[in-house]
Amino acid sequence: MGSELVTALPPVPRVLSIAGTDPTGGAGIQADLKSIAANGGYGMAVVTALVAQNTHGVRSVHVPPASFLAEQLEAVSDDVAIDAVKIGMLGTREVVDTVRGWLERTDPPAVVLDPVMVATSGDRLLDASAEQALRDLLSLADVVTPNIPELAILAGEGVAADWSAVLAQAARVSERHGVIVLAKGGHLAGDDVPDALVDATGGAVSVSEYPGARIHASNTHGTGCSLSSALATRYARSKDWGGAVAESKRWLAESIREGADLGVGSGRGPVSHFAGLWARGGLDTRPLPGEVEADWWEHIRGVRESIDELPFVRGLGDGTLGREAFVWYLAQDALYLRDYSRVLAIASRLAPTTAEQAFWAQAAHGAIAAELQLHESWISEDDLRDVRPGATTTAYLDHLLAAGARGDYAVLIAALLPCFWLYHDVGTRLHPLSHDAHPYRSWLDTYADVAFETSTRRAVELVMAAASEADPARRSSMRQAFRRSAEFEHAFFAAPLREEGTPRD
Ligand SMILES: Nc1ncnc2c1ncn2[C@@H]1O[C@H](COP(=O)(O)OP(=O)(O)OP(=O)(O)O)[C@@H](O)[C@H]1O
Ligand SMILES: Cc1ncc(COP(=O)(O)O)c(N)n1
Repeated sequence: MGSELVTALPPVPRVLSIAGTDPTGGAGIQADLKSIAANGGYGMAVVTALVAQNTHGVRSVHVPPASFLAEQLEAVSDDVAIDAVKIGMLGTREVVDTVRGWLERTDPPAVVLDPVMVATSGDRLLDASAEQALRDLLSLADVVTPNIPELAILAGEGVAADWSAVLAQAARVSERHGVIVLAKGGHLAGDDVPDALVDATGGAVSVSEYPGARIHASNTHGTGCSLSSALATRYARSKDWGGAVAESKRWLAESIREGADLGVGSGRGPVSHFAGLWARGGLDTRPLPGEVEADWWEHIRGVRESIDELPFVRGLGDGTLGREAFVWYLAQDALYLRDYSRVLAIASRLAPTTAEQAFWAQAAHGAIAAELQLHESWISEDDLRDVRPGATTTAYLDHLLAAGARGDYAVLIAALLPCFWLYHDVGTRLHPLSHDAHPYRSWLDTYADVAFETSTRRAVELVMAAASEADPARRSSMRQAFRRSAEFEHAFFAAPLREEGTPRD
């Protein structure tokens, strides 16, 4: 709602994934890009190896020349400021060395290393001869995210038998290589899948555990890739490893849960990286304020045209309107303005910014000032004492007061808008009809008020900005409230020559 209403989001972190490919999109660089985007980052990708694989396993691996890998890396870092790097499959010793050289030269602010060695299908993704080179790379990373078998290889030990042995092994790796270890429990038997950040880089061991319940699903292909990319992205935003792990794990659990329905492949399927976002945000694009304005104006075209056709409006314009009807209209208008002003004050109370609060408060004052002016120029307070609100006046005010009582600011200001917009619109056609001998000249002249034109424009802007930012359901409620008020504006102009049971009778 208005630029001043948008909560300033932190800048989008630029996150580079250096990894192998998975043409089915569940693991490797394809999964990384989705995870980075799903966790609020701008994803970039440098490919280390092309892998012919699917949800059943790896068929073959093609590693392009290391010189070409170096060219890709330089192309990115020569141009883009990188906020975090996630490293996945490296494949060969030469690739590890090339990445190592680039890391030493560029020294990115955050590096998460997922030490991909063997796919869950059992296929090797790192040459055995590259294992020592990978260990040597650990000191250039901030966090390493091994699963249990990978942790054992990094430690140069056997596979840990239980979770406490995993934590002890992680502490040894952390201390030896000066890297925080995110030990992952996905490969444990049982219903718990804990992860733990183990930091022994300063000598003392600190362990933060992140418990998790196993989701009984077969779509866990690429969970390691996805978690490490999410972690790099969220850390780049928050600079807090603990918070980034907790949030990444929550996001991953949601994405595993929702991934079962994706229907990708007949083996171990992927997670659904955007499922949570889709469920919460939908797929609708947001209309621009100008688009909403054009749509709403068109939506009430029929109402606008029939206002111009009304005998009251025509008679007011050409001066043939009977004085009794005109005075009755003014009396109803005076009654209307009293409560309309109160509803504008509610909008001021609900306004999310001080600028908007001030605008609606000023409009509330303007409405009641206009009412007082009516007494001075047209009808006395005494005249009004005997006037009862007509059915339309009552219904219109009830509609506005109810919108105020419901307390939804966006819907309320949409309901308030036609009184500005249509009144001003009718005025642009009535005012030019004024002339010296016109019986309603001084009334028609009020339509030329420049201040009212300015506040109408501002009201339109505020409502359209709010509608543009609203979710589809609320935007639709706003449009309905707007249309209803526009219909009441029509009824209000129609009432003086039509309404029965009013004090005129
Ligand atoms: N069935 C599951 N239910 C809930 N969380 C899971 C499940 N499987 C894995 N995870 C979570 O996914 C992340 C990756 O865990 P895992 O130990 O399987 O790593 P990995 O073997 O490297 O992953 P990958 O399957 O990509 O090779 C961890 O946060 C783990 O807790
Ligand atoms: C390119 C690439 N990187 C990583 C993995 C590991 O993922 P998973 O163990 O789930 O198969 C993979 N299969 N392919």
